[in-house]
Amino acid sequence: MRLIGAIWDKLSPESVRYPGIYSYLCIAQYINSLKRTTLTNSTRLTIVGGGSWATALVKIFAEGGLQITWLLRSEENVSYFKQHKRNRNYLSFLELNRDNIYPTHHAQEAIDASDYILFAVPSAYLAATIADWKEFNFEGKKVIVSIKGVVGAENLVPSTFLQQFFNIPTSDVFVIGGPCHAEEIALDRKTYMTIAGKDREIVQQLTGWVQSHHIKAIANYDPIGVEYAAILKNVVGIAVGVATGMNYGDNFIAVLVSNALREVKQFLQAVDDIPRDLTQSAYFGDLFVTAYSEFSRNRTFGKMIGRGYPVPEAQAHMNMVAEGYYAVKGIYQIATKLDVHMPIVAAMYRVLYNHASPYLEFQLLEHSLL
Ligand SMILES: NC(=O)C1=CN([C@@H]2O[C@H](COP(=O)(O)OP(=O)(O)OC[C@H]3O[C@@H](n4cnc5c(N)ncnc54)[C@H](OP(=O)(O)O)[C@@H]3O)[C@@H](O)[C@H]2O)C=CC1
Ligand SMILES: O=C(CO)COP(=O)(O)O
Repeated sequence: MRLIGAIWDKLSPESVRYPGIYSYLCIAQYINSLKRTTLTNSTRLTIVGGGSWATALVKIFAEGGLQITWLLRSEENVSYFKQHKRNRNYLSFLELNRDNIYPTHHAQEAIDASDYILFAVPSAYLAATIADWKEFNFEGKKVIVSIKGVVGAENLVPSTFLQQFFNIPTSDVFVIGGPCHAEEIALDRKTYMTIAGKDREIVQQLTGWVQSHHIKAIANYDPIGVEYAAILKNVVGIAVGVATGMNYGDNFIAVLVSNALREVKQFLQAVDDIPRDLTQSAYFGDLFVTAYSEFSRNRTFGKMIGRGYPVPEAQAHMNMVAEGYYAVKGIYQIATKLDVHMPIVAAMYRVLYNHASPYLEFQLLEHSLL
């Protein structure tokens, strides 16, 4: 079965010329996927968030066979989903399977429904979303976080913020990372996700839940590194967007990105100096997708800034969140405190928060990039 899995990974349906072999592989791969994980009807997961990423995660975990309770913000969104099997506002072309997805807008009900609670709301709204949840019983629950921003005046990574808020052990918190655009997941495009945590057994279990013909999940035991890398890459995405908006070409952008990789490396060493392979897709892979993809919100936002839009106008034009805008302030403050030299982050901070001219900031960067 392992061999079949390996062959399957190398194939796409279009590439298979022999229908007989293809059908055999389909059946074998199906059996294989059943063997990977023992899911029972009682395997329940609550997903908190109604944006594009939460919608993609609902798809992934529902396809994995879990019973999903989906916490949406309003009764209207719940009724719309019940009627149309779609999220009214995000990825609305995607039809989801109603059989194992239960939508609700009642937070207490959603939290009581599962032992695994996955958060996928923008970092700026996380504290407000859970403000009234102090009394909810999180004892024994596993919290999974897929939020690429920092939270609050203390600039906490979302996993630390939630762990402290619910007073649960660090080993019960897990992070989903990797280069994963929700739009591509909705289109069933091949995607590698990373699930990181300190409890290796649960990490393995979670990765088993999301394997499918188009999703591969990688286990990782460096949740803080994965989380910070995911936050930093949004700032880099904005910088690439700004440069693109100002008509810098591919040659310069390659220099910008390679210098950004150095900044990420130095930052991660300063916050948590453990051995990690940054070439894994959860670290630099995530950075590349945001730096180069047309789907990237952060890059799109940056491009508008480079074209001369004032920050509030660029924000108003985005109908989705660009986390890097909020993250750059927190990352800049942490870097200053830890004395990490991050010229690209500092330039983006000045452009987005101090009205600095992108043109002048990039003139200065041109002198410092290597
Ligand atoms: N999109 C992607 O491909 C990926 C995103 N992520 C991360 O997932 C997180 C969520 O992003 P994403 O789903 O893309 O965001 P979207 O921009 O798609 O959706 C924004 C969400 O925020 C909600 N919202 C808006 N205003 C408020 C408010 N005042 N209070 C509470 N909630 C509000 C919206 O609810 P409503 O519609 O009801 O207003 C909506 O659910 C981010 O941290 C992002 O970095 C991670 C990996 C991939
Ligand atoms: O985190 C993301 C992809 O991994 C989404 O952010 P961008 O849309 O800016 O790329």
